[in-house]
Amino acid sequence: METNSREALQEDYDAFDISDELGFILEEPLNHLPDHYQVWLDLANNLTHLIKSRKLRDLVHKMPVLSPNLLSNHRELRLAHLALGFISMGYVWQEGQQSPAQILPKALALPYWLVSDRLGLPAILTYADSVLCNWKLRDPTGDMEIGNLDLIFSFPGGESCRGFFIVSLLVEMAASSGITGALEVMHAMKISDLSSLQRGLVKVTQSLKKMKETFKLMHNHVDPTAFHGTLRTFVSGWRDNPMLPRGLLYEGVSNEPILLSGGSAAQSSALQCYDALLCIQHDDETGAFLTRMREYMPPAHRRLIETLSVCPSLRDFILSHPSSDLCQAFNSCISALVDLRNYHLKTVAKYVILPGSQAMGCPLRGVGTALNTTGTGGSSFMVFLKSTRNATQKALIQERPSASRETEI
Ligand code: HEM
Repeated sequence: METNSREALQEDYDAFDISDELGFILEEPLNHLPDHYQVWLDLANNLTHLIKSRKLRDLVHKMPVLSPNLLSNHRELRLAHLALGFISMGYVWQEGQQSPAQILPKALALPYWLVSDRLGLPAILTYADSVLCNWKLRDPTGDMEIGNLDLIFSFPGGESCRGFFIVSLLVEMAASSGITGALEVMHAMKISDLSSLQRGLVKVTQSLKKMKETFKLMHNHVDPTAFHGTLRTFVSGWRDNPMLPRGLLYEGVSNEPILLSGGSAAQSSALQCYDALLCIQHDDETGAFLTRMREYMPPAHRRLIETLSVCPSLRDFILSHPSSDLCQAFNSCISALVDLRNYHLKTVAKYVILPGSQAMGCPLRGVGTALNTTGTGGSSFMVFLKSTRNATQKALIQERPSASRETEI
């Protein structure tokens, strides 16, 4: 039995391209590509300097159009997607939010499009790039903790840039045990194994609490002014963005501009997995935005959310086995998720609303104004975030289960 469940979990890890320790994070991401692609890495490795000295666009104009056919495996493709993503964002936003490039030159656009197609990702910098595969250890024998982690590629913003992506990475890592918990719940429900189901739910709750604790690191490592004035610009996309209302033209790919959302942790698969597991019903508009964000996730991760979504309802299962322990374990998950979403809301107010309402002397200033009421993913975000929190709250099971069934576990 024990062996069977371990085997079933391993099959899930393989099918959904996740791991027990790191969840959705790419294990041991590469930071080198075959020599043929050195020009991409040279630009991506020097991006901060090239943006600040305003040389990036000129160098991109001199780039050869390379075929991505020599990229031979998933990790190489992920690094290429990451590098081309950083270069593209730098290219578009080099002159600040007010004068974005309207056209992505063919030497960037065409290989980026082809690499994206092979990965099943859109040709824009996603959360799966900037967070899930943009990390390396300073000391390779040390642990994955804040002081020992570095980014592979950075935008201007110094420690705030590192802090934003690395804290997000650590929050994602804290989610990993909860994802295993979600899989355990899914399997336990199939065979009505109530004690494993309860253990799985406890894992999910503990993981959500750890995510919130880890999230607090943001305040020590990310300065609101640097985040709002600089970093946000470089992760902005070209959909629902008044600075690029028609989108961006990918030269050599399409004759019409293409609309794509910017990077946002709304593209993280973790919370969407918990929503699916815990049967949280988002209202139409919110749900549509979250579903659209799945297009920005690696296809295997998207499949896990879809698999959890079509499972028989955990809520109905618990209501039909009214043990107060099970019900409590379910409600603890919901409360921990409400708590995390509340904490996230407060953090967003500090990093986006407050700096947006103050005049700041940041060199790339002016950039945030059009985005003050929309997130980088382009949603009207405070209404949206309150709606995800309220929908979570509504999923609490109110009924008191009857005492006669409590002995079942
Ligand atoms: C300074 C830090 C952060 C800020 C300012 C921030 C801001 C935002 C904004 C504005 C949105 C609205 C969606 C959009 O339009 O892009 C959003 C959504 C979201 N963010 Fe963050 N975020 C931060 C950190 C994080 C972290 C570390 C996570 C954890 C993985 C996270 C998870 C999410 C999720 C899951 C959503 C979708 C809404 C939901 O499911 O409740 N965010 N964030």
